[in-house]
Amino acid sequence: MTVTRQLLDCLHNAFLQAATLEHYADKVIQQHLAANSSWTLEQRAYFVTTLYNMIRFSRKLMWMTGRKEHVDTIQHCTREDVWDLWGAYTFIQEGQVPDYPELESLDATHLKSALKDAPTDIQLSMPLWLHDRAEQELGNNWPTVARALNQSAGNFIRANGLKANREAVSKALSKESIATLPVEAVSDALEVKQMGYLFRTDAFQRGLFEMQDAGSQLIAPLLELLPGMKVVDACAGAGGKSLHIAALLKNKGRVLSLDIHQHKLDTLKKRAKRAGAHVIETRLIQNSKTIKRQKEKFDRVLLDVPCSGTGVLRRNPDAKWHLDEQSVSDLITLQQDILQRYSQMCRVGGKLVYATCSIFPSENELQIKQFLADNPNWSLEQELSLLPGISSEYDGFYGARLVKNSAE
Ligand SMILES: C[S@@+](CC[C@H](N)C(=O)[O-])C[C@H]1O[C@@H](n2cnc3c(N)ncnc32)[C@H](O)[C@@H]1O
Repeated sequence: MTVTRQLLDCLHNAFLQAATLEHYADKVIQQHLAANSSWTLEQRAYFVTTLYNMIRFSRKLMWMTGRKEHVDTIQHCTREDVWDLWGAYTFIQEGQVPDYPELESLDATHLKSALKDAPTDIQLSMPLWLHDRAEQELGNNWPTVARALNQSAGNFIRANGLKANREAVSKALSKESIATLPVEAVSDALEVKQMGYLFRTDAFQRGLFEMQDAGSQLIAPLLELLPGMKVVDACAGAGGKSLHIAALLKNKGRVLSLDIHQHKLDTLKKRAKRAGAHVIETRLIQNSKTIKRQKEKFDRVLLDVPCSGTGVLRRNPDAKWHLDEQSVSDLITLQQDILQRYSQMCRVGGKLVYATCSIFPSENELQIKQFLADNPNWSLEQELSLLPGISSEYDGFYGARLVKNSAE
């Protein structure tokens, strides 16, 4: 494949845009791909993979290129810096510095030995605060988890049971030159082996599948759903899990999808229409009354709470540069508040699933422990911990199913 000068310029511009942290990397990628429709599939793949890897490893690449003092100020990168980071990244991939006049000062011998004296947070290319916190919370597991989180994410879809099973989805996609493989441990999941133009396929337009990580597909089944049940998905966002819930209910019953952002619920509505998920109703949370009015109305409550997103760093590698210690503390407070107030929507005898895509016990097991200590009328039925590199080949997720035994 030819890496043209134009492709390189776009890559470097995109890196600079993402490094300022003004834009999320996925938005930057979308814009560049839309503006460069003449790129081949290979060139598109090179652009996306290289940009994500440069972002993922930026702290380590800064160190390797002799910018030890500036490892935490990537947002002030110049174009010259980006050339060097790209050169060092290509050196790691291909074993030699690419032949460009801009890279004349980059020395292969130096690059080879640069990491010898580097501390572990640099080797793992993690922000120091995140490294310290993860080491404290995960102990010896952390380096393995970090290395797993530093890999590129696979692409997974969920066959929409309302329209087709996964064999039918796989067949329909293969007719459109997209190869998939069933994921053994996850009943509706397919891994997309060759992406192509997945979202332009007829199968996608007809709502035969949704893009959803295989680990994420294990959360809705934790609710133990039966057709006819009333379910509230209280942090529904754009509806990944609401759509799955509707499919597991076989479109019988009721799904109330709540969120504090209307634009996310608008996306959810469009997706529900395409998926034929008629049982979903969306509602904006305007104040605490929205929740209070639903007291004890639901058989099942899903709280897929806002979290650090540290379990999905493969998919969103720039998220670690957007986070800080204070934002994780604020999220922990918000999660406990959501758990305490939103659990009121569950009827006696009903069940609640608390879920995050975080690797931190402080956002997961410890939150449940605290909730159970404060609310003896609830008990824990099942816990699922998917820790990348340890207990998950996919993204990192946590889920706990609780049952409400009595009113108080
Ligand atoms: C992890 S995301 C949900 C992802 C979604 N369930 C899915 O599967 O696609 C968490 C969501 O919680 C929403 N949120 C944040 N604060 C909230 C609050 N106080 N009450 C309800 N939702 C909230 C965010 O807007 C975000 O969409």
